[in-house]
Amino acid sequence: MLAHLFRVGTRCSPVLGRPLLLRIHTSAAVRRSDGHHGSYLLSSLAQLPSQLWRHLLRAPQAPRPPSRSPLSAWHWIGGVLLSPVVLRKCPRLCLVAHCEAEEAPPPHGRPRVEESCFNWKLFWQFLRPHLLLLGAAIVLALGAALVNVQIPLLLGQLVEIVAKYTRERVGSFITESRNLSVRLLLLYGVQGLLTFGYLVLLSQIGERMAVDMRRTLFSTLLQQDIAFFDAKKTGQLMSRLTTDVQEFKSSFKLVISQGLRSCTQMAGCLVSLSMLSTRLTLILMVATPTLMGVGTLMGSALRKLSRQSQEQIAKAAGVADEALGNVRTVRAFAMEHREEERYEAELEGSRWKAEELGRGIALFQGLSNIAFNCMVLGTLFIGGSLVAGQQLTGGDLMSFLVASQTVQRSMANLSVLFGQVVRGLSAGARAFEYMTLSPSIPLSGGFCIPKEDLLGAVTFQNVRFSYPCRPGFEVLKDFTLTLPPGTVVALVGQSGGGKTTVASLLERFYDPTAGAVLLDGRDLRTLDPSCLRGQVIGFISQEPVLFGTTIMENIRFGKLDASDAEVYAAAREANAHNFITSFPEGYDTIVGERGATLSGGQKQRLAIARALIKQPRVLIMDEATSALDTESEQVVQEALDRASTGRTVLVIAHRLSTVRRAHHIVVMADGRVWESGTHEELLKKQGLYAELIRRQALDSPLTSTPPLRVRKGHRNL
Ligand SMILES: Nc1ncnc2c1ncn2[C@@H]1O[C@H](COP(=O)(O)OP(=O)(O)OP(=O)(O)O)[C@@H](O)[C@H]1O
Repeated sequence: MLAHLFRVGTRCSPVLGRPLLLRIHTSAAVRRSDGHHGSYLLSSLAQLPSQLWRHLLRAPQAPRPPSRSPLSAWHWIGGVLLSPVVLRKCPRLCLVAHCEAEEAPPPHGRPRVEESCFNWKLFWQFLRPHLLLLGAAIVLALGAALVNVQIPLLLGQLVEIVAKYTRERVGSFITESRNLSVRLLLLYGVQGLLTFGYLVLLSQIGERMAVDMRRTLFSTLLQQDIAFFDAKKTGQLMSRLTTDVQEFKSSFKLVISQGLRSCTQMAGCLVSLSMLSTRLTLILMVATPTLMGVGTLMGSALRKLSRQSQEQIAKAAGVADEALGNVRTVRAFAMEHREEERYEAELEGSRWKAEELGRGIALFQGLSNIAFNCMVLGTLFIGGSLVAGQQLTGGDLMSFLVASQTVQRSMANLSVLFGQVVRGLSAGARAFEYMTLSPSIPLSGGFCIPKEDLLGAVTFQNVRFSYPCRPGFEVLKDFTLTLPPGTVVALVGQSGGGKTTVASLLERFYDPTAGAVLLDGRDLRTLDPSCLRGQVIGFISQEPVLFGTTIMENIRFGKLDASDAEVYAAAREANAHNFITSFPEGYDTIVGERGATLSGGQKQRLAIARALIKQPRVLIMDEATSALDTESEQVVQEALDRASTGRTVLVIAHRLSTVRRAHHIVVMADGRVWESGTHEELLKKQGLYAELIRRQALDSPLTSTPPLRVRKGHRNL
């Protein structure tokens, strides 16, 4: 089989201390209809030194290469010998060698991805439990490859018998060929069994490792600080969990199975070939690289087309994703037709590119077939003349043909494999990257105040805070506030003033940059965060997020071991029991994705029940009713009022009407407490609060008012 491959480009890391955007030439086989691949592994390896030099040249102190000779047989041989060593010692170097520098900006909108190093230590940890299985798989794979080497030789002997019988017509062909045929059949059987065995074992190892990796990565991700999630996109994280682990697993399995088999077969068959005919082997060694060179050029063009085609498909998918994900907005603006047109335009673009790629692949395969057939013909022609000159027997020629095909097939596999190794290392590096991160705020550990001793007094003491992703921007500046146990304290102020940030600090989603947050006089940093969030604090947000499961399970999310009776009690307290029991399925009603089948007020009441079921001592309500209409607001407010009784409550509110009855109203401005008091006291002061009230037609949200003017000077509670 001849080379019919083209390499697919991906991007990789900074190299030699300067950020080069590299394109990894991974290999993807354009398969022939008979399932065989062409190869240009050797071509890639032959380019290894020249590509290395090209990159070294770009580094400031890099010496010049002595010369840049065209591809030679020595390059190929050197490449084959060197590549495993280079790959093992420094995968990144391989990326350099195998990549093409690309300092041009990335394709539109795609950010440059910083790739991390492959973590061999972690890989070893995942592999170690499966070493026994791996050893067995390797032995079976080597066995299958060795059997494969034997087959061409026996086939050659069989052909010899056929030729002899045709020539001399003496003796019985059946008797003479029986033993050989039986041996061949046995070898086929053994080879099939060994292949089955090592593939099953590798599949088990790969799948188990993938499960372990996903479990570890998911668990590590869940433990990360909230600041980590502020900086990362969910899609990126999901892709590490799914695509990267998948890619790594596939590469791993392929490298072991095909790598071992191909290397053994190639080495074995090359020895057989040179024993059969040194002259023919030398001709083969010259012809194959030449054809591979041509294949490389064509593959490069096809690779570019393939990348463009993939980008176009991604663009079309992006349009569909956006339209379907925002279907309500699309419907609300009657933009269905426009979205259809956009999608169609992108689809048309991707069809055009894909067809162009299809034509290219067809041409490539057509030419590969011609080249392959010419090689067979050439071997027969030259081999035939050797047979005529009695330098070779017919059987040897047959053996040579079969063995040379095996060599070519092995080269093709190795070529695919080389690209797969680079891709696998890259994917593995991405999958492993986050596994070594440790959060600055652990999920658990520290003191847990016993429930009976818990008063629920909260103090913010001279707190300063900047979000980790915006270190230069101070959201809270010397913020001091006390929430006495059992009181309702409302936090109001203009949008973006830092109210939600205060709640996040109380939940210990972040730690203050300076100052401290205290619960019953204890610094939150000394308390067990899981105890704090799981038992002490209840949080009700503006947009409750429900899970797409039953109402019962959603409420129980607040306390996993809650009995049914506790769930019903929490639902009653949250004014939710009646609407739940009015559904035919009652508490077993599935609420749909993120609670899509419920109204805003119903979702909010379930969220309240979920927060109340753990009987929290401290309750945070972050604009819990601001997204509701007046009717729903009343029902929810009733529930909130009931839930507030006997608890320390921090209410964050846009609508001032909802906080009038709070024990304290705290007005925030400029990252500090500006003024505080009861509704009446603050009105009397004629300060910011009074101005807010004036500016707000009591039921309209603060966001619709112009920004408040803040006078000089401030006062903390
Ligand atoms: N995760 C975050 N990372 C970086 N900055 C943030 C983050 N969350 C909020 N901010 C910034 O912190 C400031 C305070 O935001 P915060 O949400 O606390 O205000 P708020 O008073 O609750 O606003 P609103 O009333 O509109 O909800 C804003 O300038 C906001 O842009």
